[in-house]
Amino acid sequence: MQQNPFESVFKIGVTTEIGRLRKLLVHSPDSGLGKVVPSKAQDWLFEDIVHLDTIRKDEYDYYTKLLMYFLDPEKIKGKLAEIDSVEANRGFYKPNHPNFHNSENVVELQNLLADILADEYIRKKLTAAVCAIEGCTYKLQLKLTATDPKELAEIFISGTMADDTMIFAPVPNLIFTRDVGTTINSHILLNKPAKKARVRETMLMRYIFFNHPFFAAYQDNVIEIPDPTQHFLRPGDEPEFRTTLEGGDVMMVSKNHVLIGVSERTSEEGANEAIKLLFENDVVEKVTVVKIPAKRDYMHLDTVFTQVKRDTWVILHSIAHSPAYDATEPIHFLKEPEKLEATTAIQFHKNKPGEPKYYEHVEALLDDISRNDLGSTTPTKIIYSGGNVFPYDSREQWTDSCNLLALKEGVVLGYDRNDRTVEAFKASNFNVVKVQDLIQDLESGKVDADTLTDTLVLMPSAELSRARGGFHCMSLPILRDEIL
Ligand SMILES: NC(=O)NCCC[C@H](N)C(=O)O
Repeated sequence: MQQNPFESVFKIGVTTEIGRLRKLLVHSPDSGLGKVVPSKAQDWLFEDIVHLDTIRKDEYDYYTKLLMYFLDPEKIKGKLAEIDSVEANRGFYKPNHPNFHNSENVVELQNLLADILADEYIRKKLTAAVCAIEGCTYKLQLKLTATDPKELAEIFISGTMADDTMIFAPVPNLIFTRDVGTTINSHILLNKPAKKARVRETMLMRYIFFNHPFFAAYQDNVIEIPDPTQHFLRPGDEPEFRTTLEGGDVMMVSKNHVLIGVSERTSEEGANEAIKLLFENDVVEKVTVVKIPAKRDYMHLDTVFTQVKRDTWVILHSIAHSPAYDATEPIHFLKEPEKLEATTAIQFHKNKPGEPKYYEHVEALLDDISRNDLGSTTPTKIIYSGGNVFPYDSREQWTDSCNLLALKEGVVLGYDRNDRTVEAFKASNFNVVKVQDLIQDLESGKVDADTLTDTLVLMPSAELSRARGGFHCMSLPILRDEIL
């Protein structure tokens, strides 16, 4: 039998949100993002159309650079001037270019897709599946099956042929790799999207996880969520009983503990199935469900809070503490409980079925995770979106002030536009640095990824934020160091 060349090097393991990041899946903005039209932007879950050149060169490329300095420095250090020269024409950042970085730590999904499409059997099956979803003609299906795998991978993602003809809609949200699945210890929980716009990307990911040699040793660890029978038997098109779950609602906070958000995208049934599967497969012992108001502003759990350090979190205040209604006011009794926009946290333990634990508020849950799961001995610090000042709190949450990605404990990436949140970070003794400056310092050796501490890195965001997700959403961690 042929030896799998990746088996020895490709390890999966995530036990926290903050351990040093070693390997992740990403997807850099493809031409499909430049095909979003105003009339479809909302259906395709973008708030606006984006300028492709800017989002790539002036925004996402900085993310790629920074990830490389932290996760694969040999590919970038000492070579930055050449990589970014005019002659290089951004080849380092273009998945189909011969000079693409091809990092096995900063892993580009499009290339994994191209790898599996090189197998004729998989190419036929996946092409048939994509064509069935997209309603392509049989002749087009035959043409696609005969297309070069690298080109085909790009077509499946962008919806556009090499001659720029659009054959079906793009999947512009694939840049938000977080949502397609979550690494939980050495398992991967696949998503089950709530929105039609995210169906094709889920299928592409399913094929990758089950067929790419990188994941060969972990195929038995891929968990998929089925629909319950009640769903098929329901009358009409009611979404009731649908199991939906998106990766942005799943957070691996400590070795034995996962958070699942019930939200606009993840249904109670989805959380229910996920909990049962996680317990049955011995993946974790505790799952805490955080129910947040189901609305576009909040979308996923990671849009309302993320972890920064073992003892530090950034959160929207109204989620941390449900809005306090004065019980002497009649309105308190007139509104349905869900309209009060209350947030609840309910913890399920594998060995205590039927005995969930209720938290007074989300901040109490975060404090419990910091102190009891992660062994923090210092008081838990909460940084509030917009410094907890109205209207900056909600304005900045909308542009992902709470959606930060930790490269290591205390070193997080966020958008440069959330001024009041940045001030709140400074007040909590974090250094704040622009990514452009940090990259210069990493290249010159003035700063080192291993020694950097307590830093919020500001990333350019004018175009990216129109797609409605931050760097937590733009990352699917596959391997993190355990925190001591
Ligand atoms: N985890 C996240 O919050 N991901 C952001 C997803 C944004 C995308 N435009 C969506 O609406 O699905």
